[in-house]
Order: sequence, then C-alpha cells, then structure tokens
Amino acid sequence: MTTVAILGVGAMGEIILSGLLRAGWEPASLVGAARRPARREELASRYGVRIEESVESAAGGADVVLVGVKPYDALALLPRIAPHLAPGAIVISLCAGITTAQMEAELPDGTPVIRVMPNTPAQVGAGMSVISAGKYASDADLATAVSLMEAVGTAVVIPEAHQDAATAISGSGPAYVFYVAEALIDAGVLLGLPRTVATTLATQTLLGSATLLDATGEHPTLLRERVTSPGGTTAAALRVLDERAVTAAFIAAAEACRDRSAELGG
Ligand SMILES: NC(=O)C1=CN([C@@H]2O[C@H](COP(=O)(O)OP(=O)(O)OC[C@H]3O[C@@H](n4cnc5c(N)ncnc54)[C@H](O)[C@@H]3O)[C@@H](O)[C@H]2O)C=CC1
Ligand SMILES: O=C(O)[C@@H]1CCC=N1
Repeated sequence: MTTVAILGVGAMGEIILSGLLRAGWEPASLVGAARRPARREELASRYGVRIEESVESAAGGADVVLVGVKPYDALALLPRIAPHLAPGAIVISLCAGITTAQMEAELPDGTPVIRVMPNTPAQVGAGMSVISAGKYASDADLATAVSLMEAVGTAVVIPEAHQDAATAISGSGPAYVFYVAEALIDAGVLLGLPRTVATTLATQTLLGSATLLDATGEHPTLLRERVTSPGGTTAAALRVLDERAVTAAFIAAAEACRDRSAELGG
C-alpha cells in the first residue's frame, strides 16, 4: 500500500485528500499535517485519517510526500522534512511557480521531486493535473505521480518549461469558468429570471457545452457556428463580446497568470 503524506491541508490539500478517499484509497494510507488544533480535529473527524501537528512526523515514513502549502512557505519546509524522508520517498509539489530545481536544492541529493499543477475539479474526480519530473525522478516515480493524480481526474505529463503556461489555463482556469458562471447568472437575474432558474440554466449550459466539446472532439469554432443562426440572437450577442474584446481580455489574463506563476518561483 502506497502511503501519502499531505503537508498543508488547505483548499487544494483537502481536495486531494477527499478525492483520493472518494477514489477508494484507504484512510490508513493517508496522513495530513495541519497547524491549528481545530483544523486537525475537523479533518480527522471528517475523513477518518491521521492528521499530525508537525510536517516532520507526517512526512516520516511516507512513500509520497505532497507539498500543499503556499508557494512562499514551500522551500522553508523542505529542509525540515529532509531528515525524516523514507528512502526512495517521492516529493510532489502542488505549488505554483516553484521549480523542481529549487526543491531539489533544499532536499538530500538524489531525492525524486515531481511538480504537479492540479485544479479544484479534482474534488469531484474531474481534475486536470499537469505533471513534470525533476532530474532525479525515475519513470516509475513519474508513473506513481500520474496514477495518484489520475485518481482525481485527468493527468498529462508536460515539460517543466510549460508549467507556468499550464497554470494559466488549467490551474487557475476553474476560477475563470466560475467567473463566467457568475456573470451569466447575474445577467439572467437582470433579465428577470429567478436566481435559482438562472443558476440552473448557466450551470447546465457550461456542463453541456464542455461535455459536447469533449465528446465530439470538434473545434470550438465549429460548435459556436452551429449555435449562431444567420441574422439570429447569438450573432447579436457575440458581436457585443467582440466589441468588448473578451478574447483579448482572456489572453491578457492568461499572460498575467503565467507571469505571476513565474514570479512566485522567484
Ligand atoms: N487552490 C487551488 O486551486 C490550487 C492551489 N495550488 C497550490 O496549492 C498550494 C496550496 O494552495 P491553497 O490550498 O489554495 O492554499 P491554502 O492557504 O488554502 O492552503 C495552504 C495550507 O497550508 C497550511 N500550512 C502552511 N504551513 C504549514 C505547516 N508548516 N504545517 C502544516 N500546514 C501548513 C496552511 O495552514 C493552509 O491550510 C499552493 O502552493 C498553490 O499554488 C495548485 C493548484 C490549484
Ligand atoms: O491562485 C493560485 O495561486 C493557485 C495556483 C493555481 C490556482 N490557484
């Protein structure tokens, strides 16, 4: 049984923890580390897993150590866990921006390090994780990371040089989609729909459109054209989105996200 320690069980750490349990992982194979006593009690009673106060005890003996703290806390944490790592333990970072080279420099020579950028739909088994191996990680270590993240969704291996760009699309991407959902719901309310109805309409439209895109494999331009009847309603709406430069706004947002990711890595 592979054992996994999750250091920092905040928003993303808890999503991975709950996602692994949903996927059938044994509670005994998982351990977390959380600083506040109330948070430790909450997590232990919600998930039936051992939650340690110290990252050192949580990491000790685990086959896989997942680093789920904020990027600016990650590098200081690694030398603390270094003496406690089991032989062959894999360190997997979820931290935006932090490179495998930066992590390797804080760990004993030869420690396999893997960088993962997950996203929050992992909570419902529909996550998108992008994965890159550090210089000491073997193919078997990479396969372990891929199979761990596949328990909570889709996983792809990419060159580490693409990690900041991937963060701009899939890591932060759910926030853009929820932003669009909020905008559609508010628009529906403005047009007179009850909020519950507007919410159902917006949610099902996002879900249905993503499913259609995925299931048909058709280019989004073709799918969009099929919605756009000549002289009809959709063309009127799309003209406004173009006038407001929504595509350009998405591109600029993705660039800002990529740049912030690179900045977090220093
Ligand atoms: N939230 C998201 O959608 C995503 C987050 N990430 C990455 O995941 C990491 C965590 O992000 P969030 O979960 O959003 O932040 P968060 O602030 O919710 O979680 C971080 C957690 O680490 C805990 N922590 C910090 N130092 C600790 C220590 N010494 N011992 C035990 N716990 C400690 C904090 O108390 C907090 O609960 C970040 O590095 C972020 O870049 C990656 C992809 C998506
Ligand atoms: O906002 C952040 O920094 C994290 C990384 C990707 C998604 N959330």
